[in-house]
Amino acid sequence: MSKLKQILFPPNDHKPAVLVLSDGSVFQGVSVGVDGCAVAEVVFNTAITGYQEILSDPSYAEQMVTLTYPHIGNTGATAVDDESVQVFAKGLIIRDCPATDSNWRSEQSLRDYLQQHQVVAISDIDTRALTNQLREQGSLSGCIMAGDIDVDQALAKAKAFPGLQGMDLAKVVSCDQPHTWSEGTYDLNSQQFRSSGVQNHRVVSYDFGVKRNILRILHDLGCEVTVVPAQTPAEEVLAMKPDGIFLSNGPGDPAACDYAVAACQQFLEAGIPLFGICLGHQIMALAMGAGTMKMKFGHHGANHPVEHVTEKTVMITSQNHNFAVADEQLPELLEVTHRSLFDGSIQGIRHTQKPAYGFQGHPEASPGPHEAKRIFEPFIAAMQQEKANG
Ligand SMILES: NC(=O)CC[C@H](N)C(=O)O
Repeated sequence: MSKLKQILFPPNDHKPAVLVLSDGSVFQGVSVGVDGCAVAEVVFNTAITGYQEILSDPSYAEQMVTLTYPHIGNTGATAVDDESVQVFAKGLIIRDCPATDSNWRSEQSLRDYLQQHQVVAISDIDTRALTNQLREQGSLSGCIMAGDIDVDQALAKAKAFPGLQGMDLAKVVSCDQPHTWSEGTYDLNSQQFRSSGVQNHRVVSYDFGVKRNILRILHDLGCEVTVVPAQTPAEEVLAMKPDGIFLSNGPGDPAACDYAVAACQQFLEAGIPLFGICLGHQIMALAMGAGTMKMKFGHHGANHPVEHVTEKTVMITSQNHNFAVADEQLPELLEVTHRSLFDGSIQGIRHTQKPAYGFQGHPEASPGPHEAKRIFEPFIAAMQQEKANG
């Protein structure tokens, strides 16, 4: 199709779609993805950029996301920007999908990307009203139907969705086999992934749904990374004699990942340097004896201010979580290092007697903000210290 024709007559532009929420709300719109039906928890994300990274973040399994920024698709899609092997978000809900994209790196349009990854998506709905509703009522289950539409059936499906509480999704999205990771972050100038010459630390990374850019940062920081499946027993990992262990981000309820909590307890006992991001941070808190809870609508965005409690410094962070470490009955040995300046919730922890650190936000945010990258430093320093101690 010529570019002009594409602009005037974008594919699928008039195919109807509907989003039905479990409380009976109906949003009528236009399909911009494949025909079909998607059922999941609906969350809103306030990031202006990064729709492709959001869609391919495994932490969005069993969720569909509405983006508050109104124009989604302007910069197209570029394969190397995917955060994992596939799209994990169940569906996409947007205000407007432009008929054409403009970006020197774009390889395909968002519509084509959604087709390729078989994603059900709806546009032309009032995402501002939807977001207000989710903020007032909290996250709700929903169903997007595109193609053959039956609103009653969509409502029944939305109502039947069991919710994320108690769902263990880490083992579902994890890799099957251990493998090594040896690729650094992307260099825009050379258009290649960096390759770090020196690998000082041997790190085992649990894959609970790990984002590629976290592994890339570990590589940049001089870590030789072995990625292992979510249910790998602690003994197997300890037998690999790593310098440090990383617990990744991932979807679902941390409290349902009992095997990971048990493994983490063994690592804490062994005193091996530990670092957890998002789900990994929550699992570490559970292993220390803290609790976790489901938030009303979670944190999903790219401009969340987080304060370092003692330093009184503030970082702008990227966030994607629905659960959080509970403030009630925190164990003595857990120190809260960071808090959200939006709602005061716990954003960072450390063990007072062991080299173990957790951070709720995403220091690998791509695209940006990158100032939370500092959060890797205590983990790297702990591995260096252990080596120095012999
Ligand atoms: N990005 C993540 O790791 C999310 C962690 C967890 N599934 C939550 O929703 O809170």
